[in-house]
Amino acid sequence: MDTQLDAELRAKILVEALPFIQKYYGQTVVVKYGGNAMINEELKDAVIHDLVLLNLVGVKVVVVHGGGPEISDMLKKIGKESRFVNGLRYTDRETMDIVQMVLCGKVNKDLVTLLEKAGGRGVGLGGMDGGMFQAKRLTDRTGTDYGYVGDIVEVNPAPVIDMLEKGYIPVVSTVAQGIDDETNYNINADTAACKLAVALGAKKLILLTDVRGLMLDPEDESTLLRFLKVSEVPKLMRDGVIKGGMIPKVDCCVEAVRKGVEAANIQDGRVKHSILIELLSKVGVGTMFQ
Ligand SMILES: Nc1ncnc2c1ncn2[C@@H]1O[C@H](COP(=O)(O)OP(=O)(O)O)[C@@H](O)[C@H]1O
Ligand SMILES: CC(=O)N[C@@H](CCC(=O)OP(=O)(O)O)C(=O)O
Repeated sequence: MDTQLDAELRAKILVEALPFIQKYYGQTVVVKYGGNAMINEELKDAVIHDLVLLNLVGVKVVVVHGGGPEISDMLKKIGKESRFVNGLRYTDRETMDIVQMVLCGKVNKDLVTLLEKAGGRGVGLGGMDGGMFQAKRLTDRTGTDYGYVGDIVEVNPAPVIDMLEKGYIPVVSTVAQGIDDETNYNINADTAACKLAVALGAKKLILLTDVRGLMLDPEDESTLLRFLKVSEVPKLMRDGVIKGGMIPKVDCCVEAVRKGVEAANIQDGRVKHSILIELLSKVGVGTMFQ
């Protein structure tokens, strides 16, 4: 890591940042950290340091993590291919066990360790802890079977609030307690981040991904949409601009804003310190929904 560059960037941000620190001081910011944005170790280090810095200046930071690629790797090791239905992992019982092991056991604890090593105070929570996420089996109008994929019916943010009040950075895995079955359920991390942001009354939701944001043409970065009113989204959906993995992300941002989160961002986790740049500078990155 180029520590000199990092130090200069941090110093510059801190000089410009005062009004932004005041804006977010004591406020909750939920960051969804997706598996694809975790792959590069240097970028991961930058994300971790951004989270610690925000916590130090008094922002209540909550991390909701994914880990889709790690789950797929582990399934491959036991000879199982991953299958996705409408962007969601088809989750049979054996897959559910692997999802829980990888998300709650591996990815969550690795992130907590990194936060601690960077001088922060991280604490890992599974969505089942303290009944944080309660879910029933997901069903949709078409009757599609997703296996043990859950539909969150209730969020209890109390365990997260308790940890925030004690100064910790809560790191949340997206496994939910089942209300209608003996099993836990697998929840898409974007969806879980949105529900938690709403329940916490967060000021901002940031979805870190591996594209620059929402683009009119996904092949052309110059067509990035910087700001979008949620009322403009239905037309973009109808016109087919928003496709594939972007659909659940945009839906999450729209739901979060409609339910009281001041702004939601889809932004590039490949841009070093993109969280700090978005929150604490005039520049901003990605697509902001308001
Ligand atoms: N209008 C669009 N702008 C940007 N990306 C888009 C758009 N429509 C579809 N996409 C696709 O959505 C993908 C992001 O979703 P996904 O791969 O599920 O992200 P993650 O793994 O971070 O959850 C992009 O890689 C891109 O291929
Ligand atoms: C139901 C469902 O699809 N769950 C996801 C949970 C992890 C996730 O969302 O991870 P990313 O954000 O890294 O994609 C999965 O099993 O892959």
